[in-house]
Amino acid sequence: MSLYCGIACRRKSFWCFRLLSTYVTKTRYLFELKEDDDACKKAQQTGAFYLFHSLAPLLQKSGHQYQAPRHSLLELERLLAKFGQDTQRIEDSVLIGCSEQHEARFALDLVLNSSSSINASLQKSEMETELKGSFTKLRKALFQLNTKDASLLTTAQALLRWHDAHQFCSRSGQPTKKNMAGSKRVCPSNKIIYYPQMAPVVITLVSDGTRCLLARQSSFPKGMYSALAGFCDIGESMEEAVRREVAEEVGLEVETLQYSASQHWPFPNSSLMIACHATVKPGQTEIQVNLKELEAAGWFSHDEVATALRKNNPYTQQQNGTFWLPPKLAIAHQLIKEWVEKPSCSPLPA
Ligand SMILES: NC(=O)c1ccc[n+]([C@@H]2O[C@H](COP(=O)([O-])OP(=O)(O)OC[C@H]3O[C@@H](n4cnc5c(N)ncnc54)[C@H](O)[C@@H]3O)[C@@H](O)[C@H]2O)c1
Ligand SMILES: [Mg+2]
Repeated sequence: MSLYCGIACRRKSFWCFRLLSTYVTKTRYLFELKEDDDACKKAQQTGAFYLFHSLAPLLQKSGHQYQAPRHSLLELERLLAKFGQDTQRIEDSVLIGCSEQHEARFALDLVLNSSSSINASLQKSEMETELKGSFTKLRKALFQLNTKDASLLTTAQALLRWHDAHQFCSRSGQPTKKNMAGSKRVCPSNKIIYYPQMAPVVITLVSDGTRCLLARQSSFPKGMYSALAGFCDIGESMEEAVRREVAEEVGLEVETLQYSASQHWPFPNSSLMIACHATVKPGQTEIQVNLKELEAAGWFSHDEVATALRKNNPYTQQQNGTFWLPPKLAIAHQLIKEWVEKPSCSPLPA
């Protein structure tokens, strides 16, 4: 779908009108809202708000699925009045996206940053009754949300958490001020701008040509195995981080690697997961598990992994004692699925 936007661009001394796609006009609109506080405030009037309580999103359950309800500005003003909060609190909301019709989406945490002296634990159940839903831990609900809601809510949680943790300037110690969209905070005394951050993490599925290497940390749910993951050190390229993490965690040397995809991951803080396939030399496959990092690691055959993928239901497999894999929404799952479907892809030398 595309629209004539009436945006004229000047190219080599003559004007031409470009046909802008829906995606481009939406992206330009979001850019404007991040840059212009007045435009963002105006967008709140026709926008929709997702609500959180101490970083847990408001959800409604229908069968095995969760849905995230949205509220108009008018409804939100009524709710805030009912909860004894100032409507000024709406300025604490963060912009998290917009629909194709340019209806902006915002998220507001009803408790974080709240200056009103409310008793949060007392209010929570009252709020839930009024809102006909429950504030549910995102980790618990993530895999039972549709992809769009999951993406909006993980962005919202990450942004709300970042604002909560960056209330003060690390140079002057003064309170920082959020812009209307929540895309940055500024220190009024020295004008330092703080932007929300993500930590880059590499996640690598290592193969020896016929088998793939899966590992588990003691903090994983019982029986779950995944690809190797690790935070990038400062100054490292993605390739260097993959080689170091594989050497550190299982004592193997990566021979080739191939980028696959990336994903924003909100737990426990915001990470940008960069997913790759890697190979080791066929003769050099003896694993030496670093027990400070991992509980166990091992080579798994194509058949074993394909079977686990087919029956990947964490709830039944946890009980049966068989190993199981991360759920579909996790990029680790996508990597493992790619390898099962095409185990002999030919990566580049690392
Ligand atoms: N989406 C997915 O499919 C998926 C799969 C596996 C792991 N993950 C995520 O990847 C992340 C990294 O994996 P890991 O725990 O194996 O990493 P890791 O192997 O680097 O080990 C974690 C340790 O690294 C250190 N560290 C260095 N920089 C850090 C930083 N910026 N933040 C926190 N700790 C830092 C800490 O000492 C920490 O204990 C985890 O947060 C996990 O949630 C996501
Ligand atoms: Mg790790």
